[in-house]
Amino acid sequence: MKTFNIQSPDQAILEQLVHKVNNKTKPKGSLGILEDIAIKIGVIQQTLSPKLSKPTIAVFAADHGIAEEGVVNPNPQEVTWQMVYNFLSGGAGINVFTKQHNIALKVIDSGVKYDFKNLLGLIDEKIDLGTKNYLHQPAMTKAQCETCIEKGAAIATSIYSEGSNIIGFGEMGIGNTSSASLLMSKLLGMPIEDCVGMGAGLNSEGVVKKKQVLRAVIEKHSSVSSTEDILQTFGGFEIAMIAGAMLQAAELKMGLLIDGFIITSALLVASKLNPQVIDYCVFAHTSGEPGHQKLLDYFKAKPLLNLGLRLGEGTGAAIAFPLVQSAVNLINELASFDSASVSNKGNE
Ligand SMILES: O=C(O)c1ccc[n+]([C@@H]2O[C@H](COP(=O)([O-])O)[C@@H](O)[C@H]2O)c1
Ligand SMILES: Cc1cc2nc[nH]c2cc1C
Repeated sequence: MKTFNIQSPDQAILEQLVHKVNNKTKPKGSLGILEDIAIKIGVIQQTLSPKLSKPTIAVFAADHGIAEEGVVNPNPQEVTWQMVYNFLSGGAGINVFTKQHNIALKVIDSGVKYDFKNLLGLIDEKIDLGTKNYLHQPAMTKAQCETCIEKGAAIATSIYSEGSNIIGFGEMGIGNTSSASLLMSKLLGMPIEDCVGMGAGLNSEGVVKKKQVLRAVIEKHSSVSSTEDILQTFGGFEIAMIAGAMLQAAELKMGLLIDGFIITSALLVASKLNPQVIDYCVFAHTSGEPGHQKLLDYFKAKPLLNLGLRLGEGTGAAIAFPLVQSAVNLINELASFDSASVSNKGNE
């Protein structure tokens, strides 16, 4: 599998960044998490005056063999391709928020079960017409999994080469909360039942059935143990591509905006392959999907927002982006005691 050379940012600049933020004309710490984000982006970019350029959200779409069971997902598989059309015609949730905040949007077909026939605006990286059903066999072959990582990396490189230094990740795939739950359970050693939730709208009876099916999946593949094999067995094409894109974006020293449950499961995979990726992440929000809080706890993450969102598509990342911009603006534009005619006695 492709390996990545992610460097942990040099922490030598941290002290100066903290001093710069503490010396602003405000009580120390009074801008809360925004201060942490300003410092984090400064460390990532190795500058006291960070800038966000060409913010971009990449939405990866794919289908999942498990959806054919008709048990784990409350919506039919066709919604995946229908939503891809919706993304391209500008009508989906992610379109509303990227438009509002002036964020570029890329839509990638990682493996949707539909022939889009060279649809204008769609980035065609289709691996196959959906994964296999992991109730019966691994979701993908080793070669497919490796190709996903490479294609994801190439997408991140192309976004970077268009001048972006901040990338958000989104996904669309009916059934993909099941993949996310399985990846989380296997990679964190947690019982599958603790990782499963309502997804895109199962009722409580449906959640019980989803847990039973996913328990059977875990038992069928009980001997699978390496991160690569876990991704190949339980992953989705979009999740694997996102993991590759995250690793490449971190290698390129971009800031990574982390969305909800499925995106964080892709980050879990990426971080097991290369833990340094975490140094480049800003967590956008806490999803309403219960497993997300546990994943965030594992990363010791304090996301910017908790709005009960559970849409996916990168919507949480898009909504949080202006706050990241505010963090960057505060470090650049807020007056400091050095320049203002105010005493800084209280801040010493
Ligand atoms: O981002 C989240 O936290 C999130 C939580 C629940 C559902 N989703 C979205 O809903 C779809 C998956 O739900 P499901 O029930 O079909 O597994 C997929 O397209 C995701 O974008 C997204
Ligand atoms: C309509 C719909 C839109 C979505 N966007 C992301 N996941 C989704 C799932 C459904 C069902």
